Amino acid sequence: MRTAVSTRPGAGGPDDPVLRLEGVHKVYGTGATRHVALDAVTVEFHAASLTAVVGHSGSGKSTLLNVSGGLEQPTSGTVVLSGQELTRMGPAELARTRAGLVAYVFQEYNLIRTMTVLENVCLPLELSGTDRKEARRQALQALERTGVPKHTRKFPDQLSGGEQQRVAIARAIADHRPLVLADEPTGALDTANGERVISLLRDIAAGGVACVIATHNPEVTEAADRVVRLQDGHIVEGGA
Ligand SMILES: Nc1ncnc2c1ncn2[C@@H]1O[C@H](COP(=O)(O)OP(=O)(O)OP(=O)(O)O)[C@@H](O)[C@H]1O
Repeated sequence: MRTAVSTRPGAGGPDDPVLRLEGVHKVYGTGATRHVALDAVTVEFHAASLTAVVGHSGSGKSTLLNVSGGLEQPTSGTVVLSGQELTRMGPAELARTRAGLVAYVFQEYNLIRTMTVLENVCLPLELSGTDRKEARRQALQALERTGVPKHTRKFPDQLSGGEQQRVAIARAIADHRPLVLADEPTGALDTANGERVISLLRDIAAGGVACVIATHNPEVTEAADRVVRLQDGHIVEGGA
């Protein structure tokens, strides 16, 4: 059984955003350690678009991604994903919704070292209730799409960094979630592998996914349909 969450892009129609943040604040710490990481952030992300989130180190890029995907709740403001308000949800509902709608790609790949490539890509599918045979079919299709179909029986440590990132992207796209959040996905890669990953993320966005990438890489920014720039937790370019 799949989780009972909608995978529609928006709430009502095709023009609705996949994700909308409205008046979002995120404050860490209290007193002398209080830090405002996001300050009145209002922004939308649409299906079939690749957005680069840029800004200096500490400007709030990762916090924006974490709040967008429900990994963290904001201090105030609303986050609506595929018509569902994440900011109203308790931890269990949030985890369920996240599992159905959001895929993550990280700089350090985050593959499970003791599982084969195929098992890694099958894992989220099986966790969300897809039966084993169907999970395998979808995982193989995703590995084919990301150009690493020959490595299914290998373990992550037996692959190059570029190959591991492409496995991580296969895992992210295998069950067709409408939102892909990537935090510095080219950060650990050389130029050629970085370019492959960018081109793959472009393809994924062109296929209908809202793809949001936090990055310091100017090549990602160049390839993006849109740039959102953060400065000290404020959006200074490309908001809403
Ligand atoms: N869990 C936390 N507790 C306290 N402060 C935090 C926490 N997470 C982030 N911050 C602070 O919030 C600010 C924004 O952090 P964030 O990681 O979002 O920045 P970033 O733009 O992604 O930076 P980088 O480009 O270096 O990854 C920083 O000043 C950071 O120190």
